[in-house]
Amino acid sequence: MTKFSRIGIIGAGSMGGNMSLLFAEHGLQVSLYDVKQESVQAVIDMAKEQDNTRDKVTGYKDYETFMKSFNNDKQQPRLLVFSITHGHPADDVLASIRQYLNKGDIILDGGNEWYLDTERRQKEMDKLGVYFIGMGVSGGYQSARRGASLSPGGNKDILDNVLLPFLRTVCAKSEKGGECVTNIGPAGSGHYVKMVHNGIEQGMLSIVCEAWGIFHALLGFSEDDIGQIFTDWSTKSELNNNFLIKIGGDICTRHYKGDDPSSGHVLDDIEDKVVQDADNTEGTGVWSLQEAAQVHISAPTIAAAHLLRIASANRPDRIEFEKLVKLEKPRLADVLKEKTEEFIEDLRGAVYISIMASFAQGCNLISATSHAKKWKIKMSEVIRIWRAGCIVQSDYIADLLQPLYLENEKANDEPITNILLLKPVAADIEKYYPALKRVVLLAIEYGAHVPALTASLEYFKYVSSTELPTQFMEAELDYFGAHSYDLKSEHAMNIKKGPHHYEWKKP
Ligand SMILES: NC(=O)C1=CN([C@@H]2O[C@H](COP(=O)(O)OP(=O)(O)OC[C@H]3O[C@@H](n4cnc5c(N)ncnc54)[C@H](OP(=O)(O)O)[C@@H]3O)[C@@H](O)[C@H]2O)C=CC1
Ligand SMILES: O=C(CO)[C@H](O)[C@H](O)COP(=O)(O)O
Repeated sequence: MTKFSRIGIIGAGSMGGNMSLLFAEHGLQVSLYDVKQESVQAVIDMAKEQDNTRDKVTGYKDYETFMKSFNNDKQQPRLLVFSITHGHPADDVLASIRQYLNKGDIILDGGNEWYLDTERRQKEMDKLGVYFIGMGVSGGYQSARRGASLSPGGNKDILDNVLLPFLRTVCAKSEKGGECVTNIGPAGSGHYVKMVHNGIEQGMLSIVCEAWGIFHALLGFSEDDIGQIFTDWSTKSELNNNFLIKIGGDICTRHYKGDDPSSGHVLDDIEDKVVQDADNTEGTGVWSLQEAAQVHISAPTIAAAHLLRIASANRPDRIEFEKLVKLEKPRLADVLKEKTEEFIEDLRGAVYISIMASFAQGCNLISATSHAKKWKIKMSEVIRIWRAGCIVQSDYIADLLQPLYLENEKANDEPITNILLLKPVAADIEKYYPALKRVVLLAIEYGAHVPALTASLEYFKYVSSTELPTQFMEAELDYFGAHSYDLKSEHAMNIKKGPHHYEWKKP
């Protein structure tokens, strides 16, 4: 078995820097390179602070000395990890290190990358006999330091026999699911799964922030009260150990000076702009949407969340438009005074099934693409590796989905393509749908911003209905475009255009 004693990392930012320290802590020598030399120095300085990382991280200023820092015994593969911005940087780095690569070397791209770019690089590196593995690393910089949830995809032999034994030692570990790493599948499947993880994450982020907005505006709760409720939610039932709810509790109660309330809440000073999607630093949200539309998966929760973020980034236009129109602002809902507890319970249920909507859209997207590309992704494994170290971590949902996927995989049945059709999932949606509806109605009445909650409500409504108004849309399409339709009386069950056309316009 290959045992790595040295690892090369390109990219010393918040993820690469922390992974360097983690690998050093596990006894590896780390060769570190970044175009930004001050980032490399910062990691070396941090490494010096701990006995078990001291002298284990060495920085390099050029690719030649960086690549030669490995023991160049060609019998031993070298392991290089990329943790850089997506897009052209990986191509630039590959062009720079190409001349120093040996047959058998392994490149593990741990950035968030568009999976088709990963597949292109895999083919390019194949020609050199170099293995290029696209790996999702989830959990942010803190998990990068402690151990993240890892979704590698690429060459099966290298993954199973060389990389997984190593990655198992450095990944996050969960009580119920063990090591949060698995061989996702071939080609760009690892980066694909990470992309969808971020799509689900995006939906969840919106749902949680909308709940915060409702507490704030409609109930007039203080940050500390909201923090207490989030913390309480994250310790039990359907939101048990939900990472974003849990950190929501911390965020709401964080004062500038420890627990001193007079020092003010950090949260109160934060502007309402999310710019990742507007400055192109992150692509996973928009890629998820693109993919959902491309493979015909309805993903309105993820879409609504993304579009809110885009609008939030453009604060200048919002300021101008606010001057032009006098629309309502979120305000206190006096009607809630008598039934505050009931409403909080409604909101908890609404948040839970909206998060389930986000999961459904993401999981169904992975299943559809896995089927189309014959990747054979085991969804039970995806849910298992999302049990710790990652942002979508949610114990109840994992407890619900993992055994159902596993049972299906073991029975070798047709893969589950739509988790909404699983009876326990459907039962929860039926149970909490009325709560989601009450929350959305009240939120709209009192001017709160609820795009992802509303989208989730409508999603459940339309995917469970057989009497959609699209009957009329179909007629209009046929009127102007002869797009043709199915007849109710024929009960067509295929996903194909119907054969009928009517000449609607009177002669
Ligand atoms: N932050 C997070 O929570 C997570 C991030 N990721 C992904 O991990 C990757 C790294 O993220 P993060 O650490 O946050 O990003 P950072 O911006 O903190 O670090 C990336 C580093 O890579 C450097 N870099 C860019 N281009 C090159 C290049 N051509 N050669 C060498 N170095 C280069 C950057 O330098 P410069 O600034 O000068 O461009 C920067 O120092 C990204 O793909 C990100 O999407 C994945 C999971 C979580
Ligand atoms: O990858 C991540 C977590 O899993 C990062 O946190 C990422 O910054 C969030 O992505 P985006 O801004 O695209 O939503």
